Amino acid sequence: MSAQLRALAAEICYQVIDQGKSLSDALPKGQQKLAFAPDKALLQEICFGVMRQLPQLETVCQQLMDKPLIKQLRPLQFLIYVGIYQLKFLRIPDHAAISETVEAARLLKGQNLTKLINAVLRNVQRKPELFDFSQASSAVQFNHPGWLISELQQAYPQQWQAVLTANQQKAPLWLRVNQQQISAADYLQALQQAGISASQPFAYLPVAIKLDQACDITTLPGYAAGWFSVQDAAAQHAALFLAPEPGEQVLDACSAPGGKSCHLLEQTPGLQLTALDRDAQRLQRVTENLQRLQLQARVVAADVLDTASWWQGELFDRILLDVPCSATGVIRRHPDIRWLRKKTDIAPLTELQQQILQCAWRLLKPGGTLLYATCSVLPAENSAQLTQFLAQQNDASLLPLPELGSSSWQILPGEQDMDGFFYALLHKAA
Ligand SMILES: C[S@@+](CC[C@H](N)C(=O)[O-])C[C@H]1O[C@@H](n2cnc3c(N)ncnc32)[C@H](O)[C@@H]1O
Repeated sequence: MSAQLRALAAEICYQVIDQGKSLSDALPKGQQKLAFAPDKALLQEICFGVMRQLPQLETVCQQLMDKPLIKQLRPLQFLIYVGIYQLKFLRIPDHAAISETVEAARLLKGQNLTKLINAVLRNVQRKPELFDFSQASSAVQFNHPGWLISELQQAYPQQWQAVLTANQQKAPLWLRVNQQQISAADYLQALQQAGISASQPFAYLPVAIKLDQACDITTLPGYAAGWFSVQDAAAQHAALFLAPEPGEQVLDACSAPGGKSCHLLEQTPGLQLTALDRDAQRLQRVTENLQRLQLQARVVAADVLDTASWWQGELFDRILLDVPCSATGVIRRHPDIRWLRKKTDIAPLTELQQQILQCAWRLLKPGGTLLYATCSVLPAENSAQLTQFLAQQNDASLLPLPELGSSSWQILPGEQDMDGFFYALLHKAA
């Protein structure tokens, strides 16, 4: 079983790094092959860990192997990373980590490589100096791609190291209490009674609860009854900032999987919400979330830019634009993003974001407000988008963000234990 777990971890890491699959897709498929919850958790821990330490694992291997394994042997190269990761970062006895990894090589048709793998792992065990990266490039020291480090250095000369360090941390589990079902105070009490310690760190986000320890959310009180959702505190600011009134027509133009749509409906019953997304499969999650939380919205599968296909001609009072982005603010939750995202992705993304912003603006009532949001830390997707938009749109102006007062907010990962996010609230002249 343990050898199978290591073989699965190697295959998943190979699929992500060499084949460009997302860990959110590949990992659950691997976990389904394991029967027990602790094994599923260990598989996640190993895959997340390899993503977080990849350049250092590669550097160690370069010192111990003549050349990396290639072509059909690539999964076995990842198996070696899996083995090294366990030896260095997990509390698994060395002999078990080594023997199970060597055994996993057989499962991956690497019978001929068991000696090599054994030798590499024993060297790692014997030579702690292999993990001295003080003379290595910053890509290796910080375990991020060089292009992203350069972008962060330019954008945040004082904070780039803190951002990279925060990206290596495990993210806390934040819940959003469904105030239509239960009050946050009662839910905190229910958690306490279940022996789960949690807190409410933000006075102005009364439904945001942070758990002291991660856990299987399906075991928390009221999961099936829709008492709560999992949502980072940064994302929970969207409903606070957009602040719609009951009866208003609201568009969530990029809504899937529905976290912010559901929050808006929980916060303001009687909202006329259109939850749109161009990805019909992801949109299914919006429908499921609405059902579980007992909320209602008009759910539409369409490209927001193709207004002829979905817009009924009525202007919206408020619009939420949680646009597709690089997701560079949520690397601590999705450690594979740093490897999947390429520098060349950014320009097409910013072009799409600007198009969505321009298009949605035409659907907004005069006097209405639009909240622009990303989970990116790159200025090109955030402040620079607004500068470009405001320069062209003379009926647009920035509004102070409720509770904060500033005209936009770049949250950096780890700040008050939140994900990296960006918000700006735009007003359309009446
Ligand atoms: C950041 S995610 C939205 C997350 C969502 N707001 C939530 O809180 O759960 C961005 C979404 O934009 C959608 N999207 C991208 N381009 C789009 C377009 N042209 N029209 C509509 N949706 C689009 C993607 O399918 C993706 O689901």
